[in-house]
Amino acid sequence: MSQGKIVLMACGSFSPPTYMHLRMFEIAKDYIHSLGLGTIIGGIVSPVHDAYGKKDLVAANHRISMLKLALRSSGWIKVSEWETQQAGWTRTKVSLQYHQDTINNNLTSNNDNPPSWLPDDMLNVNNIQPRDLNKLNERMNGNMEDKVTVKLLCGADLLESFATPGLWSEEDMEAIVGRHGLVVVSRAGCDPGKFIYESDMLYKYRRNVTLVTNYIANEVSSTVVRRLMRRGESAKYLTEDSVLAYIRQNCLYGAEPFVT
Ligand SMILES: Nc1ncnc2c1ncn2[C@@H]1O[C@H](COP(=O)(O)OP(=O)(O)OP(=O)(O)O)[C@@H](O)[C@H]1O
Ligand SMILES: O=C(O)c1ccc[n+]([C@@H]2O[C@H](COP(=O)([O-])O)[C@@H](O)[C@H]2O)c1
Repeated sequence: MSQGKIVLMACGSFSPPTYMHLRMFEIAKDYIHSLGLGTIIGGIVSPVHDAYGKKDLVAANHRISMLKLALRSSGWIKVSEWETQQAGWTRTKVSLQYHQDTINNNLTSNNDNPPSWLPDDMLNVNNIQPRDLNKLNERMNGNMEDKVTVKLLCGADLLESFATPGLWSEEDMEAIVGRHGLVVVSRAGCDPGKFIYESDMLYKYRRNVTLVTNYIANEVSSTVVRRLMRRGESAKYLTEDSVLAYIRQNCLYGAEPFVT
């Protein structure tokens, strides 16, 4: 797979975001940079459309607000509202392609209104240095060697959901792994190496799958945060305080509002 510019994109419910959703980006970025597997120029969190209909999926406006609160301290990860603004659920292959095309088109055009989810490195096309102009011109003439690849960043459980009958289409899985690539962070109870070995398709494209071990393993999940909030127990340090305050203020997941 290319060792060029990479944007990591995580898809999911994020209902609510936990600190692990964001740790995943940091762990993956460090691993890729330390092995010289490419240059991470940005991260995108793409919450799923309400029509996905998963249990406890609160409205997208709440999930987006919580993600923005959770990401306030990040200089490189942005929330993309694009999936939530479509007429219905968007398959991940389509979302990856949309984000990749928009980033690369933005690189080759003087776009005055870039989408807010665009990584910061992509926003300064108008301020491009003269020494970079040749490269830009080459790209506009079809030389896309400097093209950005948007890779799917996920936990090992999402990779293993590839085997859930009827969930993903064969063609989509092959396009995601073959054209974009996966960055998979380890998760308790999953064995992504074995999973790849046992799938002919994943084995064929194994060079496009980066397995990242999270040595500070934990089982923080949205389910855990929802359960604690519902029971009126503390979820402090599992996600940002501002996210927990937002959940209480909006009485999400059965949480009680602040008692004054
Ligand atoms: N503790 C974790 N370790 C590794 N990856 C994780 C972890 N928690 C979430 N992820 C990953 O984050 C992405 C978004 O997942 P999702 O929104 O389903 O989170 P979740 O916490 O697993 O949610 P839920 O508990 O509602 O199923 C997925 O790729 C998932 O694998
Ligand atoms: O594209 C597909 O075929 C596809 C099939 C199943 C799940 N997904 C995506 O995977 C994510 C699953 O999120 P979650 O919270 O159920 O782990 C969500 O973003 C879905 O859009 C995508």
